[in-house]
Amino acid sequence: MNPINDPMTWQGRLPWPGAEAHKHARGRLGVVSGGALSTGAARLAARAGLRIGAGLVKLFCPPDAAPVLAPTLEAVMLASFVSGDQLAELAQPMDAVVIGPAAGLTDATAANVAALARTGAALVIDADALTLFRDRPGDLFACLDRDDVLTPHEGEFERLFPGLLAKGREAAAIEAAERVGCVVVLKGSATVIAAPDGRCVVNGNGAPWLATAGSGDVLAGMIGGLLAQHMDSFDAACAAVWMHADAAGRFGPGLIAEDLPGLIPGVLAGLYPG
Ligand SMILES: NC(=O)C1=CN([C@@H]2O[C@H](COP(=O)(O)OP(=O)(O)OC[C@H]3O[C@@H](n4cnc5c(N)ncnc54)[C@H](O)[C@@H]3O)[C@@H](O)[C@H]2O)[C@@H](O)CC1
Ligand SMILES: Nc1ncnc2c1ncn2[C@@H]1O[C@H](COP(=O)(O)OP(=O)(O)O)[C@@H](O)[C@H]1O
Repeated sequence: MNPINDPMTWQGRLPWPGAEAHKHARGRLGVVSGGALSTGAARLAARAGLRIGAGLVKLFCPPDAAPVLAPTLEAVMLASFVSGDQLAELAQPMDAVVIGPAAGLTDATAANVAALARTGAALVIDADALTLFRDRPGDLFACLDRDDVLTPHEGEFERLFPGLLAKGREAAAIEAAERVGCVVVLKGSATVIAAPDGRCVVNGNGAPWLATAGSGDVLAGMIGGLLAQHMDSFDAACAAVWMHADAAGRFGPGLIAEDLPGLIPGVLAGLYPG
């Protein structure tokens, strides 16, 4: 049995802006959007990344999505790309990038993952960017570094690691993290967070109100926002999972994913030592 995800273990390493902070120094997060009909998931992730403290958040989208996204954005910035190489160029200054939410199960998404892996950014790989590798998981694993984070729900986990869940969720997440060499967040009512060095915790404050479309996209943005602020990837995953559940618990019945980013300031206030 692994320990419960206890805020005491990561609270002291949460990133807070110092007096000399500026937006670039606080951390820059990129989020890759899907096409014109699939922009909402990336917007949820981007907003969550900004709320959790990334100083600057930029959405990267295919050209057809730009006229859809532009009128919906205020603080979140926007740039369009036509190829993996161009995405990598745009992502070069980013500290972290989220890819997967409604990205599309396409060769272009696979090329975008590979291109992002060539940048120095820490990656959060979620949703479609996991599922699309179901027949060739090795191609995804070859792209990963120790500071990256995979965020599968059980369905996505089974697609990448067929049969492994039979060992139990905790053992499966630990073995997956060892195999791929990065942090694995196996989502569910008791989310398991595992690192390649064997660290593993089980989240204990899960709230069933999170069983709503898009809540995982918000979590990906929260992890990305903490990675952008250079929090250690395992700590970032543990902190984001706990804060995401705490936010949902504060709201309770009727929660939809759109509500979650606006709840983050209250969660942060409860953790702020100042
Ligand atoms: N606001 C938005 O635009 C949203 C877009 N989304 C995107 O919509 C696309 C399709 O999402 P889907 O939800 O269909 O894809 P999923 O891969 O989540 O679901 C496909 C199938 O996987 C299985 N599955 C799902 N969750 C599971 C779980 N927790 N445990 C076990 N099996 C599970 C189910 O059989 C389900 O039919 C993705 O690109 C996703 O990122 C979603 O993230 C929801 C919100
Ligand atoms: N019954 C539950 N109790 C607690 N948390 C849950 C429950 N169901 C889902 N969640 C959480 O909600 C999120 C759902 O993410 P995901 O399945 O990727 O949805 P989406 O793709 O719609 O964003 C995860 O963080 C998961 O841990």
